[in-house]
Amino acid sequence: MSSKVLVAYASKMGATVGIADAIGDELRAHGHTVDVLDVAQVKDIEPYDAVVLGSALYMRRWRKEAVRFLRHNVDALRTRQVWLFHSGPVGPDKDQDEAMPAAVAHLAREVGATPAVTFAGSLDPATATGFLARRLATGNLAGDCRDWDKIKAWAADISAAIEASRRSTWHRPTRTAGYYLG
Ligand SMILES: Cc1cc2nc3c(=O)[nH]c(=O)nc-3n(C[C@H](O)[C@H](O)[C@H](O)COP(=O)(O)O)c2cc1C
Repeated sequence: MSSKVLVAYASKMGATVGIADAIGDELRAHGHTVDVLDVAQVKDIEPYDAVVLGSALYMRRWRKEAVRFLRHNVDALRTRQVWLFHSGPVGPDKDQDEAMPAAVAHLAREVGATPAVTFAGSLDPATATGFLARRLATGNLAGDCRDWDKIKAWAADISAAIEASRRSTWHRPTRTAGYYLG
């Protein structure tokens, strides 16, 4: 049976959108029904069984719309499986794990999510916006470091976790059955 999964992203220059799309494609390939949405466009998470949320990192922070989404949906997220990722490192440090910003770490604990996984990002001179980004995109940080195999493997793990949780729910005896059995 397929689960309905929301993959929500917060991106400034597009790299995180590509990561979210790849996660969505992999989950669909495993039979899930998936919406991949800009987090700012998400109105309601009630229809979803599980949520994947990712943000680009800027100056070690998440985009504010992603933090706002976590904060506004703490209660609903607590009753769902939630996975977090951030996209950032480029250039020589592309394989380095980034710590979650303190506010995000606090909210992740509130909703019962494991720490965010780090995916390498992309800094493209063609799409860099803002003085600093354009400047950085001319140096050794420029380039697309996104690791599609790592991203797909993570999405496949998410699919396995969703399926495992569904199986354990099916096999749990219901209270009604217990009453009948005395
Ligand atoms: C001004 C600026 C600041 C950045 N700060 C960080 C950072 O603190 N940590 C990090 O891992 N990556 C950082 N990056 C790299 C971006 O996170 C990376 O390019 C990311 O893939 C951008 O995602 P987006 O295209 O979805 O906005 C920074 C990039 C720029 C231009």
